[in-house]
Amino acid sequence: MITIDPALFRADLEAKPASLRALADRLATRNPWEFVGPTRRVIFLGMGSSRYAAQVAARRLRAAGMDAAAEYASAEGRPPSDSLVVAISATGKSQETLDAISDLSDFVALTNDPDSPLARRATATVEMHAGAEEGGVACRSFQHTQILLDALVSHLTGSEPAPIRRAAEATENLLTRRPEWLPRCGDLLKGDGVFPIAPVERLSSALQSALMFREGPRVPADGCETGDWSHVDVYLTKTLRYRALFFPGSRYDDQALGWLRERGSTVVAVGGDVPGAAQAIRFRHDDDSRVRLLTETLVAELVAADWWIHGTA
Ligand SMILES: O=P(O)(O)OC[C@H]1O[C@](O)(CO)[C@@H](O)[C@@H]1O
Repeated sequence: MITIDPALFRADLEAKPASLRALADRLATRNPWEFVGPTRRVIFLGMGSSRYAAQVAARRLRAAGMDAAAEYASAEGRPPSDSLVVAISATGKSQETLDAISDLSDFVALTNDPDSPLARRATATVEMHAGAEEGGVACRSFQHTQILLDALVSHLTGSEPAPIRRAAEATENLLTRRPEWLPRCGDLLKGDGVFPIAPVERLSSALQSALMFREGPRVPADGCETGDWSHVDVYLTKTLRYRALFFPGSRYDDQALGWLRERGSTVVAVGGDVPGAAQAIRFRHDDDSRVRLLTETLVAELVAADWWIHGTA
């Protein structure tokens, strides 16, 4: 049984910059994926935030011409036999992920616990090196999963590695400047639910942000892709005190913002200024979308920690 604790969760968040720098040092000297040879197809398996991170990585592999998918570990069926299967689980204990690999003879585990049941059954293990998350919420491990999957994408496609040190600086900048932005952001997001919105290339930011509000303070929240928003979430703006946590960068930003303005919804923008936002939370290096991807969920995580500790009243 995992215990979750809001003060320890906040301490886990405060440890992000040091944890990122230690990971950057490690990856500078060793490629954790060097054992992976050329492959035609990559299948990621996972649940929750592990799958959110995988979705983005699979998309990047497809954009580079590879066959890749991020599958719910709970899905029926098994990956085609000529696939590199990467089962992702921070704890290495999610039942659905263990079930998904139960009859696979060959798979790689990406996990924060090298002694976990998942790692014990794997052909090879890549460690997240996120340290113990004492608060019981996957936060640093989510960030490290993104980075390690980026390292796999670089290994397979030759793409630029993740800007880890810049993400550490951006994270530190948001943490130290909390008094400037956090109280106002917390006030603005109080309504009938928090709805993070992000471009498909950074969809994990919306989904993980929403998860933080559900898992911590147990506030209704759901993440949405910016273009899709006008087809699925716009409807809620009529009936709810809708609070949008907006991650700019989609070519459909204006379309969504137009509706939000018309319906009088409250918008908090992260990492960029957008027209009509009640607040724009900027951070160091936020002109780089890959730094944003690795950093921007911290806004939701810190608000969620604050509400969880102090309540939302
Ligand atoms: O990566 P894991 O350990 O399999 O966890 C999957 C999901 O389960 C949770 O721990 C909650 O049950 C989430 O925080 C996480 O996203």
